[in-house]
Amino acid sequence: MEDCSVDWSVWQGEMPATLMFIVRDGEVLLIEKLRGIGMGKINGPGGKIDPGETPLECVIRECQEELHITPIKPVKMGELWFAMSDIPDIHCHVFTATEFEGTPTATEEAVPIWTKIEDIPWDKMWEDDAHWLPQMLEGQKFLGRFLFEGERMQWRDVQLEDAGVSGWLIS
Ligand SMILES: Nc1ncnc2c1[nH]c(=O)n2[C@H]1C[C@H](O)[C@@H](COP(=O)(O)OP(=O)(O)OP(=O)(O)O)O1
Repeated sequence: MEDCSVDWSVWQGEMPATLMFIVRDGEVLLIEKLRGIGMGKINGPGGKIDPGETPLECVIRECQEELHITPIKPVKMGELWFAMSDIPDIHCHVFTATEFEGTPTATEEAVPIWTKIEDIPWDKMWEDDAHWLPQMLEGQKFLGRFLFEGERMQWRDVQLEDAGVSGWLIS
């Protein structure tokens, strides 16, 4: 992997966003994204944070809009910092939950897919996911930083909180 051209000490993602991974009985609720960034990929529900909205408010709203469900007691597990080449840099807050209200329902934005954790379709997902999602699903909090050229990951660094990194990252 090449050296990183980004100075992360001054980096600020212009586009704040969220992701949610609901886990239940050894399965995780993924979606096929029907529009927006990453259209056609498998991901968790989520999306861009609206002005004035907190990450928690956003991730609940996005689950309601995309799947007609409301996650209960979401827990923030980490952050993803994406330095992008062709769109604004993305600062993504990642949550998990084990309970939710409602029935996951396909919408114009997303198709819900309950997936056994051992069957997560990495080849249909963003390239970075394989470097932090398994650890997060085991309960580890994290900061992942990635450099993308288009949809190809050029550089990555994932730090786990239990490896002694950063109480500051989780809010
Ligand atoms: N590289 C990578 N890995 C994992 N997840 C993501 C990325 N890049 C990303 O953008 N994402 C996630 C972050 C967000 O959850 C979505 C992108 O937001 P988007 O769906 O475009 O936002 P919405 O507000 O729902 O969009 P529209 O309503 O405008 O369609 O992908």
